Amino acid sequence: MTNVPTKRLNSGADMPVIGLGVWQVADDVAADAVVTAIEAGYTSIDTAAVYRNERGVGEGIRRSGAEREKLFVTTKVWNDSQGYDTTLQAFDKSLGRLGLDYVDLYLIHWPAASRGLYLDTWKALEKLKAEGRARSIGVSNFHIPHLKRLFESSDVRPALNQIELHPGLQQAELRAFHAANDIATEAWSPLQRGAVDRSEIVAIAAKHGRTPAQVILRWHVQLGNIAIPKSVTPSRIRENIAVFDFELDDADMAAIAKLDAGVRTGPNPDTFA
Ligand SMILES: NC(=O)C1=CN([C@@H]2O[C@H](COP(=O)(O)OP(=O)(O)OC[C@H]3O[C@@H](n4cnc5c(N)ncnc54)[C@H](OP(=O)(O)O)[C@@H]3O)[C@@H](O)[C@H]2O)C=CC1
Ligand SMILES: O=C1CO[C@H](CO)[C@@H](O)[C@@H]1O
Repeated sequence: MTNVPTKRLNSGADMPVIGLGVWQVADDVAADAVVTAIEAGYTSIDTAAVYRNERGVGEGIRRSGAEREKLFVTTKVWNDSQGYDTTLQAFDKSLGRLGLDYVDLYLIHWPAASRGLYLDTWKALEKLKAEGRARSIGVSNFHIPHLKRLFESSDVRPALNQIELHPGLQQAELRAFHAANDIATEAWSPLQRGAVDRSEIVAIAAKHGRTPAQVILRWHVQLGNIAIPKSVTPSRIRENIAVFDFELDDADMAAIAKLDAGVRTGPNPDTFA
Protein backbone atom coordinates (compact mmCIF):
# COMPACT_ATOMS: atom_id res chain seq x y z
CA MET A 1 0.00 0.00 0.00
CA THR A 2 1.37 3.41 -1.06
CA ASN A 3 1.55 6.31 1.39
CA VAL A 4 0.65 9.50 -0.48
CA PRO A 5 2.49 12.65 0.72
CA THR A 6 0.41 15.71 1.55
CA LYS A 7 0.62 19.43 0.86
CA ARG A 8 -0.26 22.02 3.54
CA LEU A 9 -3.05 24.32 2.30
CA ASN A 10 -3.46 27.94 3.46
CA SER A 11 -6.44 26.72 5.53
CA GLY A 12 -4.01 24.62 7.59
CA ALA A 13 -5.38 21.34 6.17
CA ASP A 14 -3.05 18.73 4.69
CA MET A 15 -4.19 17.50 1.27
CA PRO A 16 -2.79 14.40 -0.43
CA VAL A 17 -0.87 15.37 -3.56
CA ILE A 18 -2.61 12.64 -5.58
CA GLY A 19 -6.31 11.81 -5.35
CA LEU A 20 -8.86 9.88 -7.38
CA GLY A 21 -10.99 11.73 -9.96
CA VAL A 22 -14.41 10.29 -10.81
CA TRP A 23 -15.87 12.40 -13.64
CA GLN A 24 -17.94 10.33 -16.12
CA VAL A 25 -18.20 7.44 -13.68
CA ALA A 26 -21.64 6.07 -12.75
CA ASP A 27 -22.59 5.58 -9.08
CA ASP A 28 -21.97 1.82 -8.89
CA VAL A 29 -18.64 1.99 -10.74
CA ALA A 30 -17.58 4.99 -8.63
CA ALA A 31 -18.27 3.03 -5.44
CA ASP A 32 -16.04 0.16 -6.62
CA ALA A 33 -13.28 2.54 -7.77
CA VAL A 34 -13.32 4.35 -4.42
CA VAL A 35 -12.99 1.05 -2.52
CA THR A 36 -10.11 -0.05 -4.77
CA ALA A 37 -8.41 3.33 -4.40
CA ILE A 38 -8.68 3.45 -0.61
CA GLU A 39 -7.34 -0.11 -0.38
CA ALA A 40 -4.37 0.98 -2.54
CA GLY A 41 -3.57 3.95 -0.27
CA TYR A 42 -5.57 6.86 -1.71
CA THR A 43 -7.29 9.02 0.85
CA SER A 44 -8.42 11.86 -1.43
CA ILE A 45 -11.46 11.66 -3.75
CA ASP A 46 -12.62 14.41 -6.14
CA THR A 47 -16.29 14.52 -7.13
CA ALA A 48 -18.84 17.24 -7.98
CA ALA A 49 -22.61 17.69 -7.90
CA VAL A 50 -22.62 17.72 -11.71
CA TYR A 51 -20.88 14.31 -11.90
CA ARG A 52 -24.06 12.75 -10.42
CA ASN A 53 -22.05 10.18 -8.50
CA GLU A 54 -21.80 11.65 -5.00
CA ARG A 55 -24.01 8.79 -3.78
CA GLY A 56 -21.63 6.22 -5.28
CA VAL A 57 -18.61 7.97 -3.76
CA GLY A 58 -20.30 7.97 -0.34
CA GLU A 59 -21.20 4.31 -0.74
CA GLY A 60 -17.56 3.46 -1.61
CA ILE A 61 -16.30 5.40 1.41
CA ARG A 62 -18.61 3.49 3.74
CA ARG A 63 -17.83 0.14 2.12
CA SER A 64 -14.08 0.76 2.43
CA GLY A 65 -14.41 0.97 6.22
CA ALA A 66 -11.91 3.88 6.22
CA GLU A 67 -12.05 6.29 9.14
CA ARG A 68 -13.67 9.53 8.02
CA GLU A 69 -10.95 11.69 9.57
CA LYS A 70 -8.30 9.93 7.44
CA LEU A 71 -10.05 10.84 4.17
CA PHE A 72 -10.06 14.03 2.11
CA VAL A 73 -13.32 14.44 0.19
CA THR A 74 -13.83 17.22 -2.35
CA THR A 75 -17.06 18.24 -4.06
CA LYS A 76 -18.15 21.31 -6.03
CA VAL A 77 -21.10 23.62 -6.52
CA TRP A 78 -22.35 23.59 -10.11
CA ASN A 79 -22.94 26.75 -12.15
CA ASP A 80 -26.74 26.71 -12.00
CA SER A 81 -26.64 26.64 -8.19
CA GLN A 82 -24.43 29.73 -7.88
CA GLY A 83 -25.72 32.50 -5.57
CA TYR A 84 -25.71 32.70 -1.76
CA ASP A 85 -28.86 30.79 -0.74
CA THR A 86 -28.79 28.42 -3.70
CA THR A 87 -25.19 27.41 -2.92
CA LEU A 88 -26.07 26.67 0.71
CA GLN A 89 -28.97 24.51 -0.53
CA ALA A 90 -26.75 22.75 -3.10
CA PHE A 91 -24.16 22.04 -0.41
CA ASP A 92 -26.77 20.42 1.87
CA LYS A 93 -27.87 18.22 -1.04
CA SER A 94 -24.28 17.21 -1.82
CA LEU A 95 -23.62 16.31 1.83
CA GLY A 96 -26.86 14.31 1.90
CA ARG A 97 -25.93 12.36 -1.23
CA LEU A 98 -22.41 11.71 0.09
CA GLY A 99 -23.85 10.67 3.47
CA LEU A 100 -21.25 12.82 5.25
CA ASP A 101 -21.52 15.59 7.80
CA TYR A 102 -18.63 17.62 6.37
CA VAL A 103 -16.43 17.77 3.29
CA ASP A 104 -12.73 18.50 3.36
CA LEU A 105 -12.91 20.85 0.39
CA TYR A 106 -15.80 22.63 -1.34
CA LEU A 107 -15.10 24.36 -4.66
CA ILE A 108 -16.86 26.82 -6.95
CA HIS A 109 -16.76 24.64 -10.08
CA TRP A 110 -16.48 27.48 -12.65
CA PRO A 111 -16.48 31.26 -12.30
CA ALA A 112 -19.37 31.42 -14.82
CA ALA A 113 -18.71 35.17 -14.79
CA SER A 114 -21.60 36.01 -17.12
CA ARG A 115 -23.95 34.93 -14.31
CA GLY A 116 -22.35 37.55 -12.05
CA LEU A 117 -22.70 35.38 -8.95
CA TYR A 118 -19.33 34.01 -7.95
CA LEU A 119 -18.71 36.64 -5.23
CA ASP A 120 -22.08 35.80 -3.59
CA THR A 121 -21.26 32.12 -4.00
CA TRP A 122 -17.92 32.66 -2.26
CA LYS A 123 -19.73 34.29 0.71
CA ALA A 124 -21.75 31.08 1.07
CA LEU A 125 -18.54 29.02 1.03
CA GLU A 126 -17.09 31.30 3.72
CA LYS A 127 -20.12 30.55 5.90
CA LEU A 128 -19.74 26.80 5.34
CA LYS A 129 -16.09 27.05 6.32
CA ALA A 130 -16.90 29.06 9.46
CA GLU A 131 -19.43 26.35 10.41
CA GLY A 132 -16.81 23.63 9.86
CA ARG A 133 -18.98 21.84 7.31
CA ALA A 134 -16.42 22.58 4.59
CA ARG A 135 -13.02 22.36 6.23
CA SER A 136 -11.35 24.17 3.32
CA ILE A 137 -12.87 26.15 0.46
CA GLY A 138 -11.52 26.91 -2.97
CA VAL A 139 -12.26 27.52 -6.61
CA SER A 140 -11.90 25.79 -9.94
CA ASN A 141 -11.26 27.14 -13.41
CA PHE A 142 -10.61 30.67 -12.13
CA HIS A 143 -8.33 32.94 -14.15
CA ILE A 144 -6.19 35.69 -12.63
CA PRO A 145 -8.85 38.45 -13.02
CA HIS A 146 -11.46 36.21 -11.31
CA LEU A 147 -9.05 35.59 -8.42
CA LYS A 148 -8.23 39.29 -8.12
CA ARG A 149 -11.94 40.18 -7.86
CA LEU A 150 -12.30 37.57 -5.13
CA PHE A 151 -9.34 39.03 -3.22
CA GLU A 152 -10.94 42.50 -3.39
CA SER A 153 -14.24 41.25 -1.96
CA SER A 154 -13.04 38.88 0.76
CA ASP A 155 -10.29 38.29 3.29
CA VAL A 156 -10.61 34.52 2.91
CA ARG A 157 -8.34 33.28 0.14
CA PRO A 158 -9.15 30.11 -1.78
CA ALA A 159 -7.08 27.18 -0.50
CA LEU A 160 -6.56 26.09 -4.08
CA ASN A 161 -7.59 26.56 -7.69
CA GLN A 162 -8.39 23.35 -9.59
CA ILE A 163 -7.49 23.97 -13.25
CA GLU A 164 -6.91 22.08 -16.46
CA LEU A 165 -3.20 21.28 -16.33
CA HIS A 166 -1.13 18.62 -18.10
CA PRO A 167 1.96 18.51 -20.33
CA GLY A 168 -0.01 19.99 -23.25
CA LEU A 169 -1.31 22.92 -21.12
CA GLN A 170 1.24 23.84 -18.47
CA GLN A 171 -0.33 27.08 -17.18
CA ALA A 172 2.97 28.74 -16.13
CA GLU A 173 1.48 32.20 -15.53
CA LEU A 174 -1.44 30.98 -13.43
CA ARG A 175 0.78 28.63 -11.41
CA ALA A 176 3.18 31.50 -10.65
CA PHE A 177 0.24 33.69 -9.57
CA HIS A 178 -0.98 30.93 -7.25
CA ALA A 179 2.49 30.51 -5.74
CA ALA A 180 2.79 34.26 -5.12
CA ASN A 181 -0.60 34.28 -3.36
CA ASP A 182 -0.34 31.08 -1.28
CA ILE A 183 -2.95 29.23 -3.33
CA ALA A 184 -2.24 25.58 -4.15
CA THR A 185 -2.50 24.45 -7.77
CA GLU A 186 -4.62 21.36 -8.43
CA ALA A 187 -4.49 19.74 -11.88
CA TRP A 188 -7.63 18.39 -13.53
CA SER A 189 -7.26 16.06 -16.50
CA PRO A 190 -3.67 15.62 -15.24
CA LEU A 191 -3.18 12.81 -17.79
CA GLN A 192 -4.62 14.91 -20.63
CA ARG A 193 -7.63 12.55 -20.52
CA GLY A 194 -5.49 9.47 -21.12
CA ALA A 195 -3.30 10.93 -23.90
CA VAL A 196 -0.17 9.61 -22.22
CA ASP A 197 1.57 8.02 -25.20
CA ARG A 198 3.61 10.94 -26.60
CA SER A 199 6.95 9.58 -27.78
CA GLU A 200 8.89 11.96 -25.49
CA ILE A 201 6.98 10.69 -22.43
CA VAL A 202 7.30 7.07 -23.55
CA ALA A 203 11.08 7.50 -23.83
CA ILE A 204 11.35 8.95 -20.30
CA ALA A 205 9.17 6.14 -18.99
CA ALA A 206 11.44 3.52 -20.60
CA LYS A 207 14.51 5.19 -19.08
CA HIS A 208 13.05 4.90 -15.55
CA GLY A 209 11.30 1.55 -16.04
CA ARG A 210 7.94 3.25 -15.36
CA THR A 211 4.72 3.81 -17.29
CA PRO A 212 3.98 7.03 -19.22
CA ALA A 213 1.16 7.87 -16.79
CA GLN A 214 3.56 7.54 -13.86
CA VAL A 215 6.03 9.89 -15.55
CA ILE A 216 3.33 12.54 -16.03
CA LEU A 217 2.06 12.21 -12.47
CA ARG A 218 5.63 12.35 -11.13
CA TRP A 219 6.11 15.53 -13.21
CA HIS A 220 3.06 17.06 -11.48
CA VAL A 221 4.41 16.09 -8.06
CA GLN A 222 7.84 17.58 -8.76
CA LEU A 223 6.23 20.85 -9.95
CA GLY A 224 4.33 21.02 -6.65
CA ASN A 225 0.90 20.38 -8.18
CA ILE A 226 -1.86 18.33 -6.61
CA ALA A 227 -3.25 15.89 -9.24
CA ILE A 228 -6.49 13.90 -9.40
CA PRO A 229 -6.11 11.25 -12.14
CA LYS A 230 -9.31 9.41 -12.96
CA SER A 231 -9.35 5.68 -13.51
CA VAL A 232 -11.87 2.92 -13.03
CA THR A 233 -9.27 0.26 -13.89
CA PRO A 234 -7.91 -1.31 -10.67
CA SER A 235 -4.36 -1.80 -12.02
CA ARG A 236 -4.21 1.84 -13.20
CA ILE A 237 -5.68 3.13 -9.93
CA ARG A 238 -2.77 1.42 -8.15
CA GLU A 239 -0.22 2.48 -10.78
CA ASN A 240 -1.19 6.15 -10.52
CA ILE A 241 -0.07 6.53 -6.89
CA ALA A 242 3.10 4.45 -7.22
CA VAL A 243 5.13 7.54 -8.08
CA PHE A 244 6.95 8.32 -4.85
CA ASP A 245 9.96 6.03 -5.27
CA PHE A 246 11.63 7.52 -8.33
CA GLU A 247 12.64 10.97 -9.54
CA LEU A 248 12.70 12.75 -12.89
CA ASP A 249 16.00 14.51 -13.57
CA ASP A 250 16.49 17.99 -15.00
CA ALA A 251 16.70 16.68 -18.57
CA ASP A 252 13.38 14.82 -18.14
CA MET A 253 11.69 17.92 -16.71
CA ALA A 254 13.08 20.07 -19.55
CA ALA A 255 11.87 17.59 -22.19
CA ILE A 256 8.34 17.63 -20.72
CA ALA A 257 8.40 21.45 -20.48
CA LYS A 258 8.82 21.50 -24.27
CA LEU A 259 5.49 19.67 -24.75
CA ASP A 260 3.47 22.72 -23.67
CA ALA A 261 1.19 23.59 -26.58
CA GLY A 262 -1.25 25.82 -24.69
CA VAL A 263 -4.10 23.64 -25.92
CA ARG A 264 -7.20 22.96 -23.82
CA THR A 265 -9.18 19.71 -23.82
CA GLY A 266 -12.03 21.39 -21.90
CA PRO A 267 -14.00 24.64 -22.02
CA ASN A 268 -12.46 28.11 -21.70
CA PRO A 269 -13.13 29.50 -18.20
CA ASP A 270 -13.58 33.02 -19.62
CA THR A 271 -16.70 32.00 -21.52
CA PHE A 272 -18.08 28.79 -19.96
CA ALA A 273 -21.31 29.45 -18.09
N1 LIG B 1 -12.88 21.12 -12.19
C1 LIG B 1 -13.15 20.77 -13.43
O1 LIG B 1 -13.71 21.54 -14.21
C2 LIG B 1 -12.79 19.42 -13.91
C3 LIG B 1 -12.38 18.48 -13.00
N2 LIG B 1 -12.02 17.22 -13.41
C4 LIG B 1 -11.57 16.27 -12.37
O2 LIG B 1 -10.29 15.75 -12.75
C5 LIG B 1 -10.36 14.34 -12.82
C6 LIG B 1 -9.38 13.81 -13.84
O3 LIG B 1 -9.62 14.35 -15.11
P1 LIG B 1 -10.17 13.50 -16.34
O4 LIG B 1 -10.75 14.45 -17.31
O5 LIG B 1 -11.03 12.43 -15.82
O6 LIG B 1 -8.86 12.95 -17.06
P2 LIG B 1 -7.48 12.23 -16.69
O7 LIG B 1 -6.41 13.08 -17.22
O8 LIG B 1 -7.44 11.82 -15.26
O9 LIG B 1 -7.56 10.94 -17.61
C7 LIG B 1 -8.50 9.94 -17.41
C8 LIG B 1 -8.36 8.95 -18.55
O10 LIG B 1 -7.04 8.35 -18.48
C9 LIG B 1 -7.14 6.95 -18.38
N3 LIG B 1 -6.08 6.52 -17.47
C10 LIG B 1 -6.03 6.64 -16.12
N4 LIG B 1 -4.91 6.13 -15.62
C11 LIG B 1 -4.20 5.66 -16.68
C12 LIG B 1 -2.96 5.00 -16.80
N5 LIG B 1 -2.23 4.72 -15.72
N6 LIG B 1 -2.53 4.65 -18.05
C13 LIG B 1 -3.29 4.94 -19.14
N7 LIG B 1 -4.48 5.55 -19.09
C14 LIG B 1 -4.93 5.91 -17.86
C15 LIG B 1 -8.53 6.68 -17.82
O11 LIG B 1 -9.01 5.41 -18.25
P3 LIG B 1 -9.74 4.30 -17.32
O12 LIG B 1 -10.63 5.03 -16.35
O13 LIG B 1 -10.51 3.52 -18.32
O14 LIG B 1 -8.67 3.51 -16.64
C16 LIG B 1 -9.34 7.80 -18.47
O15 LIG B 1 -9.69 7.48 -19.80
C17 LIG B 1 -11.82 14.09 -13.16
O16 LIG B 1 -12.20 12.74 -13.01
C18 LIG B 1 -12.50 15.05 -12.24
O17 LIG B 1 -12.49 14.55 -10.91
C19 LIG B 1 -12.03 16.89 -14.75
C20 LIG B 1 -12.48 17.78 -15.70
C21 LIG B 1 -12.89 19.12 -15.35
O1 LIG C 1 -15.59 18.87 -14.04
C1 LIG C 1 -16.14 18.90 -15.12
C2 LIG C 1 -16.53 17.75 -15.89
O2 LIG C 1 -17.88 17.80 -16.25
C3 LIG C 1 -18.40 19.05 -16.60
C4 LIG C 1 -19.62 18.99 -17.46
O3 LIG C 1 -19.43 18.34 -18.67
C5 LIG C 1 -17.28 19.93 -17.01
O4 LIG C 1 -17.65 21.12 -17.59
C6 LIG C 1 -16.60 20.15 -15.72
O5 LIG C 1 -15.64 21.07 -15.66
